[in-house]
Amino acid sequence: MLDIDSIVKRYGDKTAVDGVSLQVREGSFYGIVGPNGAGKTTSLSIITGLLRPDSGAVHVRGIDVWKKPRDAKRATGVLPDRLRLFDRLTGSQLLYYSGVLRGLDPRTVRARSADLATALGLEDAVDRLVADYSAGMTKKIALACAMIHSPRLLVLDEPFESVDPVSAANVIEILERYVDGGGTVVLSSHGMELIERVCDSVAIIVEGKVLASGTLDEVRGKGTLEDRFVELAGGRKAAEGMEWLHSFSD
Ligand SMILES: Nc1ncnc2c1ncn2[C@@H]1O[C@H](COP(=O)(O)OP(=O)(O)OP(=O)(O)O)[C@@H](O)[C@H]1O
Repeated sequence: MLDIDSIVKRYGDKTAVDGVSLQVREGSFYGIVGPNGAGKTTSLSIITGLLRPDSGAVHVRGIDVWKKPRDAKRATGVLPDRLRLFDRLTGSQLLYYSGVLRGLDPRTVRARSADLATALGLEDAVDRLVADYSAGMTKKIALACAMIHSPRLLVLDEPFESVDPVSAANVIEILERYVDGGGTVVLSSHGMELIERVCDSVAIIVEGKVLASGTLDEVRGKGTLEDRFVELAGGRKAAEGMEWLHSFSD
């Protein structure tokens, strides 16, 4: 479904993504984890055709994302990290725009918008401006926009950040049903337990490199995913040298 081959992205002297290769099979629920600044967002932006890599290639269902971006993008739904939405639209206008932009007819868009709003608990919010949404509501409307054209592949950067537990459970259920129906999900998250619960495969990225990838059991071994993550990410730092914090200036 998704074939990422040795992608590299540099920002000046900094190599944000340093030869990342991953294969994601159709029908997989794939989690990408890594410390802050590891290169997850940069990798996901390259996969979805939002950022051009310095080298390497990405294929979605055999289509080269950077040679045939229109065809590849048709198969993909994206929840980007930094949400730049047209937030002077209402939620339903934004859904309508996303749907017709993806070639859906207005009737289908309206029916799907209503389903998505109900599933994500946004029924009372869809007539308000997106600019006035809370962080979690904004995430949910962006997620709805990513799904409205029923793509084969959903690439979601931190989909549960700021989302309340009930809504997160609803989103997980929607995504699990989507995967059961043959869809493929690639998501990044800092929630290790969540990744362990929902994903069948996982990759750990540290400093732009894939340090482990495969099925969840292959990657975590006998311990938890968090144990493996901490081990590969260089362990925890003891909070030494911070005595000033409890010297209380008053
Ligand atoms: N536009 C940019 N210009 C310069 N450096 C950048 C840019 N975007 C990202 N970087 C750098 O590339 C590295 C990887 O960033 P990226 O956002 O991909 O990390 P991440 O794994 O998504 O982190 P987080 O978990 O904190 O969201 C970081 O060192 C970051 O500072």
